[in-house]
Amino acid sequence: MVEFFRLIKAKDVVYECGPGCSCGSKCINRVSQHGLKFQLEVYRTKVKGWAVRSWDLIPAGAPVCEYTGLLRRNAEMDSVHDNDYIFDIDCLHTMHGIDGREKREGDVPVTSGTPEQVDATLRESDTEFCIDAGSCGNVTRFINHSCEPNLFVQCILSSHHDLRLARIVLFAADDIDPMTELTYDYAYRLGSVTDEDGNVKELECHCGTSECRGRLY
Ligand SMILES: C[S@@+](CC[C@H](N)C(=O)[O-])C[C@H]1O[C@@H](n2cnc3c(N)ncnc32)[C@H](O)[C@@H]1O
Repeated sequence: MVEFFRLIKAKDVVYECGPGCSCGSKCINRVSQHGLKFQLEVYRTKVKGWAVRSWDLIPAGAPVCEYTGLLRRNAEMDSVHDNDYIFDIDCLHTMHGIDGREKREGDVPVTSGTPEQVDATLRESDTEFCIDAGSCGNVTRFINHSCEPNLFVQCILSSHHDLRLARIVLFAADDIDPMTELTYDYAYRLGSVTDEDGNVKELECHCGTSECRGRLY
């Protein structure tokens, strides 16, 4: 049986120990730093292209995998329209529960003003950085969206405290039986994806759950 610590609930942001701490690699505050613990398989689906499942049972709260790729500025990506493997590092949006994100528990004061002012400011502000897994990455890039997902996205800071550059780690939201497709909520804001001419793009969702919202974006 694999031993690991679990994250019971999604948080605003998780601060882990890192290279600047005097503790070692066995410190319990390094939950997401132990690499892949489950045997993950990339397989082909009928309508969603590639997908990912686990050969092992994944217990609720377990860290599953980290979204890796090239760190890029979003401004660089404005001219790229056919890359399905970009993850915007949008911790602030997640923390404030805007733009399709579920609001998180937490009391980290990151922006000042009334909740309405903060929401308005963030809604207008684009995320600055993204992780581009188009040309390099790991198995995480093949995990599909679901409107009723079994993984949740957690922003983690370990080697610095810059929220714009947080690590993105996926944790199990429930116990996940072997061979069940792994999914997380991409949380696109409808109308936010456009083509090179600025026309809004739409993509039908095939998650097949009773909670399906119909479109990814
Ligand atoms: C990060 S990739 C996931 C892996 C992808 N299925 C593949 O074959 O490489 C994201 C793309 O997968 C497809 N996809 C993911 N979730 C989907 C869903 N629920 N319904 C339809 N297509 C989905 C869309 O084409 C989306 O742009």
